[in-house]
Amino acid sequence: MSALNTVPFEKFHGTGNDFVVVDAEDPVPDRPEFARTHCDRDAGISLTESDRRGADGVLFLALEDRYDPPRVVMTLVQPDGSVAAMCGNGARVAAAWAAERAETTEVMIDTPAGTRRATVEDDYVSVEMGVPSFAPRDVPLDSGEELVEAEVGDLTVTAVNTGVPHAVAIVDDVDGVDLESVAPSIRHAPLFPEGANVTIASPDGNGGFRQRTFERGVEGETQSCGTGAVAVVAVAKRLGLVEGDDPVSVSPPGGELSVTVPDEGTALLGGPAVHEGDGEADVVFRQR
Ligand SMILES: N[C@@H](CCC[C@H](N)C(=O)O)C(=O)O
Repeated sequence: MSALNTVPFEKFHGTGNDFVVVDAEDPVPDRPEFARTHCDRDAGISLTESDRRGADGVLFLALEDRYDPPRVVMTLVQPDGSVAAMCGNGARVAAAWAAERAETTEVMIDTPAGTRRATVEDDYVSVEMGVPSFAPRDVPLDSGEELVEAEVGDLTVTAVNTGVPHAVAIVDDVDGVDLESVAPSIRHAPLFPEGANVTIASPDGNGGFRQRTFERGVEGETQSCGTGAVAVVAVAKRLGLVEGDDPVSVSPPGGELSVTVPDEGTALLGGPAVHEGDGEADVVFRQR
């Protein structure tokens, strides 16, 4: 038997990576069930009848505006009910949400992967993403060696952690890859004890990259992945395809991101974060 109640939600997207945002003060007793129900692309949440249903995750956000700059605690619950340590586009959405409430342009985002500083200018949000790591313990890998241009499944991948693990393949043309077919065996490869997001990228001819990502937790391709965009540039630098500290344009299907991976210090991810609308969502809970 189940009973229904509702909580207010806001819908945001960052270059097409879309999220249901719930204020963590509003009680949602079963967050995994809430995410599984409302992120479903066939039967999940929609703002209007004509909208695409569902979302790539639910962001539970707790604003702590007694600090300067204000802090926001971000918890991303994914469509399969799992919690992700980090989400680049989710962090940009969290910053936009918190900045509007706290009437500020700078916020600190507390995530399981660490605290990240963000700046918000109108719809454009930049987030410090930390230092990408290729170390086997950090990715993590079931191996003592870094994984650089290794054959895994049908792709040649390099493994990096940009808050979450990515297996990145640089290919000639991202549109020439059947990602839904090739990604699952890499995403679940025993080499990745916690699984991996599978990101492919190809040079765009102008110094940037086109990107596609099959996301762990969504178990499918998303319109954009911020940690994946940072992973593309980190791997491109590692392979000698990019040099220096300048911003690099990375274009997933949902838009354009700016990524900086300096030789020293934190990576930076910039791009738009858009508030699409508001609604009320059923809180599904079981009664014994
Ligand atoms: N879409 C996100 C990544 C979310 C986490 C990922 N699915 C995982 O489980 O590692 C992004 O923008 O970074």
